[in-house]
Amino acid sequence: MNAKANTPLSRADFEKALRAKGAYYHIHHPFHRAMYGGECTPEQIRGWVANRYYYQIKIPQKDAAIMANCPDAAVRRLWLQRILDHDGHSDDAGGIEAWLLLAESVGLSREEVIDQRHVLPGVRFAVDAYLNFARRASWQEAACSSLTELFAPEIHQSRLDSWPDHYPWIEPDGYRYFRKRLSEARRDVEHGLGITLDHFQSPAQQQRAFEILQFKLDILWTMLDAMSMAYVHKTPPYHTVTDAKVWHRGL
Ligand SMILES: O=C(O)c1cc(C(=O)O)c2c(n1)C(=O)C(=O)c1cc(C(=O)O)[nH]c1-2
Repeated sequence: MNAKANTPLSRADFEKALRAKGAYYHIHHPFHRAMYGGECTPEQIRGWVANRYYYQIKIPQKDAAIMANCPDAAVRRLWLQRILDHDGHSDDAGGIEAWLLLAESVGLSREEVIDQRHVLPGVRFAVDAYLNFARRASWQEAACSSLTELFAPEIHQSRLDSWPDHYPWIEPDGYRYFRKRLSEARRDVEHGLGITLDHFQSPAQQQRAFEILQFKLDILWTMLDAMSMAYVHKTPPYHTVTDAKVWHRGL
């Protein structure tokens, strides 16, 4: 992990150092800790689900941007599966639909989620930063930014393990999304990790990969900071002037 060193990390040590970034995963954010610790109010759970919807709908656009920048048909062929997972195909309704089921299971209407009225500006800006990075970076760098998925199965499992006990008011149908992602994330990350280990070879490139992964960790953490301001500290944007959700809904 030392940029000044002139010998690159071995493939195994590089992978180990990427995995060590899990120390900064949003699983450690106080908002998440409260969620799987059973300390969240229904309003806080609903706020999280409604805001995370914006991440869900931008993921396939992000993956399409990566494919648009990638000249390698073999990579595109595998990457395409991510879009199908979220948007659905044939009789699989897809991850976005599963997320809407989760929304309904926690007591939100489809309409209020789809029209994005709850999406806080800070969440929107963080998610947009991810999409914009994927648009302008090389496809290998954008693939590297998806590597937070190394840590995602644990967070989905933690919800499956804790939410039904803590929040019996949530309809069990809602958990389908988290179950679905357990296997999908493991498969995706194998591909993304292979691309990263192949591409980032020099010490400077490896340092760049750590920075890209940290950028993505920052996005996930920042989303939860914005949600904490709104739903924990009760200080959403403009709270000093109005209780109305006057913020924009996307341009
Ligand atoms: O619930 C979560 O904490 C979480 C985190 C992440 C992640 O680490 O980026 C993803 C997901 N979920 C997820 O469901 C998902 O489909 C997904 C795709 C990606 C990506 O970067 O391409 N991350 C994630």
